[in-house]
Amino acid sequence: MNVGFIGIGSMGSLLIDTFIGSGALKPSQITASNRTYSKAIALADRHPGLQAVPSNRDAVIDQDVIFLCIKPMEFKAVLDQIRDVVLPHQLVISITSPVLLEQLEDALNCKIAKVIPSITNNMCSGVTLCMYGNRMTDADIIRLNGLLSYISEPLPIDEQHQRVVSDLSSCGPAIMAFLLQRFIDAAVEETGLPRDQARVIASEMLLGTGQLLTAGGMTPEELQSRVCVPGGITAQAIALLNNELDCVFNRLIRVTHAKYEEDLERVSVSLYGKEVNGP
Ligand SMILES: NC(=O)C1=CN([C@@H]2O[C@H](COP(=O)(O)OP(=O)(O)OC[C@H]3O[C@@H](n4cnc5c(N)ncnc54)[C@H](OP(=O)(O)O)[C@@H]3O)[C@@H](O)[C@H]2O)C=CC1
Ligand SMILES: O=C(O)[C@@H]1CCC=N1
Repeated sequence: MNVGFIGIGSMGSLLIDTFIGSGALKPSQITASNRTYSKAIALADRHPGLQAVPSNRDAVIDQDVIFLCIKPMEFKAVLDQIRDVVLPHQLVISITSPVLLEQLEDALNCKIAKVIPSITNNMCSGVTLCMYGNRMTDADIIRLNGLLSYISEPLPIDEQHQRVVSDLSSCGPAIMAFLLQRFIDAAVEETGLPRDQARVIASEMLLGTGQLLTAGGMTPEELQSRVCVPGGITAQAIALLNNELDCVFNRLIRVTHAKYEEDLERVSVSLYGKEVNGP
């Protein structure tokens, strides 16, 4: 399988590093282009055998699968550039939620999928959220899932739910890291505990908690009840959080969805000159 990447920023380069590191792909199977070409050259230096190409069209030609790792407002320009070199047997994969499967199928005469990754995939952990376009066959889906399985648990989802599941899977690591950072800051400020020590302890705690909630088979409710000794200390902390957080996560989901709706509208206007309905 030959795989092209258009865009090697945070997520494009993470996917390439992890596909290579996990043994899913050899560098010689990968061709990459990027707006700032020098970054593609630097990536090729890091992975001898990987081919850096100066144009997005060159990242499409002769590839079986092409990942578009660019931001929503960059799609119009890239789709216009690659439209006439894409062939029907090729699979183009977007990693961006506000560009719809239907819009991609409209723009390109090939197979289309959307795969929303997560920074956790860098550790060959977490899920990749998969949406398959109408032109994909069962064999295409099996092949794509096979590739993604090296770095994640591929999870088919309905495009209608892509925002909220992306919040959990892809925004979630930043949200959890933010909460952990605030927990660490408070421990340091309130007690003078050395920051490095607090960071190691808190990070190991988060890893173990994740393992209990996955391999350990515990639900979040069960985990809390095992830790909150009746009449004990943790219960005091949970009661405080319960009062103070109130509807904060509901508000968080409303905020991400409002931004998503705004992006959908901007993408639609950039592609068609007008807004069309979401999934
Ligand atoms: N970061 C994350 O955790 C996740 C991100 N995503 C999605 O992935 C997408 C990309 O995010 P991320 O990697 O973080 O963003 P970055 O800004 O880090 O990367 C975007 C890359 O696209 C390149 N680019 C822009 N325009 C073009 C063009 N016309 N041709 C070729 N390359 C171009 C940029 O090049 P240049 O070097 O010139 O800037 C840059 O390297 C976003 O839509 C995001 O929503 C999805 C899941 C998780
Ligand atoms: O912040 C963003 O827009 C992207 C979407 C998912 C994770 N990062």
